[in-house]
Amino acid sequence: MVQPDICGQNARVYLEYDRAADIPAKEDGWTRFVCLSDTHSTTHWDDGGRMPRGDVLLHAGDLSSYGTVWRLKKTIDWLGSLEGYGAKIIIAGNHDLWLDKSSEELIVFDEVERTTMLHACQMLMAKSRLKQVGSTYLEFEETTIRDTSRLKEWKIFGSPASPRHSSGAFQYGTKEEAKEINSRIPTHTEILLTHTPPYRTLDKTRKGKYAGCKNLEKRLTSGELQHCRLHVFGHIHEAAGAVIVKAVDGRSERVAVNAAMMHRGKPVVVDLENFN
Ligand SMILES: Nc1nc2c(ncn2[C@@H]2O[C@H](COP(=O)(O)O)[C@@H](O)[C@H]2O)c(=O)[nH]1
Ligand SMILES: [Mn+2]
Ligand SMILES: [Mn+2]
Repeated sequence: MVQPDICGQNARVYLEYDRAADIPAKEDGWTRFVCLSDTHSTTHWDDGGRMPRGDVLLHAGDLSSYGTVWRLKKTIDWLGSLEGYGAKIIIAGNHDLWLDKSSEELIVFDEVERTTMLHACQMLMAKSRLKQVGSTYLEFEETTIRDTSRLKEWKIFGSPASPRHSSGAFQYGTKEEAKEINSRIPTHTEILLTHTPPYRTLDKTRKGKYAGCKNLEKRLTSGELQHCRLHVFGHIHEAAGAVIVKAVDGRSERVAVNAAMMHRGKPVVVDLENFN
């Protein structure tokens, strides 16, 4: 059995393990989150049962590469096929073009193709269809889930947005846009799922640039999101990992996870003790 790589006041994080079975079972009164991101239409991650199971599977976007509907379908079908999770919560990222209905990039397609593809995407992501395979897609919205004991209810918010970097879906270019987008995160959020990292947390590119969102960082450190105990993101593949971030007053802390699979190759497992 492996030991947690990081321990917080009420959190345990598993990063380094060879086999899913090496991670000890979660304790009673805790919720296990299995975090992944940036799978980009690749679906081999669970071959041989390598992915740990848990109460909640969280996917922080870049579900597909190049955003075509068939590539998106590959990921949605794969996630749907995974068993052993009480809930699966997913968001989009900048690659998931056809999920961003208002993207200016869709204008290059002619009207018939655009309408056909948007309809196919709508069918693929229909809430009722996803519900049948235990998945919930969040696009600037929240949901609640319960751990397997059903005693604790977690409030989860998901945002696919990221700062503009070349072209892509759900990107914002100005400080004002960033502020408006991040203001949509409710103050009672306990689990936050965003595609972008916050500025200076697991967001350093291989060229040494901190590419995370400055406004998101400001919102998180302002104290307004003091109930947030887990923040899962991806996007900057090479910065994958996890850290514990303490509030300035030292009274609360959150686990920050960059769950980019393209870099780590396995999910980050986070156990949180249940309390309200
Ligand atoms: N300097 C920046 N590099 C960025 C930014 N966003 C992404 N990236 C780099 O691209 C890869 C892949 O990202 P993806 O969204 O195309 O999958 C990422 O790992 C970074 O190296 C950015 O805003 N600034
Ligand atoms: Mn990516
Ligand atoms: Mn991305």
